[in-house]
Amino acid sequence: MTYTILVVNLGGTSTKVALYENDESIAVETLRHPTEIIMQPFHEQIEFRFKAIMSFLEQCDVDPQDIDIVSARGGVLKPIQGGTYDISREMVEDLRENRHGQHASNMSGVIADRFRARYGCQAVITDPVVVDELIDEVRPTGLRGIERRSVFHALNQKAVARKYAESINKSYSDINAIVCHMGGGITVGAHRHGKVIDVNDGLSGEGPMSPTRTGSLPNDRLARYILENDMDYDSVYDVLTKEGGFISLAGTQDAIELEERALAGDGAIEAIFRALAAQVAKEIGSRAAILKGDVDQIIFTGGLAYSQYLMDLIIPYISFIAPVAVYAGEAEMQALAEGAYRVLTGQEEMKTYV
Ligand SMILES: Nc1ncnc2c1ncn2[C@@H]1O[C@H](COP(=O)(O)OP(=O)(O)O)[C@@H](O)[C@H]1O
Ligand SMILES: CCCC(=O)OP(=O)(O)O
Repeated sequence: MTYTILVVNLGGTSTKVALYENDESIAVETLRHPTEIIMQPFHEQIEFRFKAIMSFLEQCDVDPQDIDIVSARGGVLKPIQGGTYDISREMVEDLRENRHGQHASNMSGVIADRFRARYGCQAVITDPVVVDELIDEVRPTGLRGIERRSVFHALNQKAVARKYAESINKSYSDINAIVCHMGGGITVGAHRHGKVIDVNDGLSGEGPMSPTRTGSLPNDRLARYILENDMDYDSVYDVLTKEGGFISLAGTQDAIELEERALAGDGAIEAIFRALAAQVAKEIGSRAAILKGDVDQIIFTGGLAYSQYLMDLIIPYISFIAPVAVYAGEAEMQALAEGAYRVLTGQEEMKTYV
């Protein structure tokens, strides 16, 4: 039996959509959205992104009724184990209401649910951004009532770590790796024998700046900034997660354009890339410490890893820790298709989100 799988992966800056027959890709497209679109509230972006997915199907000459399952990137939910989950009513409500945090990936599950309602297929998510395998000692902060969370590019970090392990004929659970995903947000995970034991929370202003995120800020300066600008929670969240980093410093998240400007001699943009490289390197050093220096490989991935200019700025800081591999872009679409295929074929049990 051949299953037709529609994969939808909404990121901070892009909508990635693909069609699979079983676990074989037959068409894939990445739509990169202009800054004015990604700055809109998520509920206002859904229609635009849904239409983009429908026109992809039209271009592929595929009748939506022929889709067996939509496999969506999981969003900010309750902390859960990795795996493939049915998109339950409770999950859709958590995602639509942004109950556990806001991120573009929340829209993937909502769109998959809408597609299921219209065309009567199944709908699942795999390895959402809230996969939580943190060790106890990295959870506390120095303030009672505030604990750290695990919110990161779980799907892609695990997919590329597995890919690397396979390339050296090992299994993911045999290796220790630091995986640095550089997309709209940047997260750096310490992978110890198949578990991500520490990672910066990509939505809490932890870690390096990124195309759309501020990264860590001095706490007292942030408190003053909020008070001086009379900001409510949602505005602060937007500044930290959608309007920070390249957008705040250079007015766009488009790293291709910014790299061209830096290479053409724009000193201000060059300085931003240098600062980003130093911040990414410091985050990697922190993960090396939590792995007690036992690091087999550092792996870079995400859209920004295509930038040789940025990689050349980062690598000299961190090459003393371990060898470096670069898997630019992402392996998320394949990982999402495989997650759906495994449950369709009974190789893995579908999990239930409650
Ligand atoms: N070829 C490239 N060179 C440099 N930067 C790139 C390239 N392709 C994409 N990017 C940048 O990568 C970032 C998006 O990465 P991606 O992993 O697609 O993010 P997301 O899934 O979070 O939307 C954007 O800032 C984009 O400009
Ligand atoms: C929420 C962590 C994942 C993340 O930051 O994704 P994007 O880079 O797609 O925004």
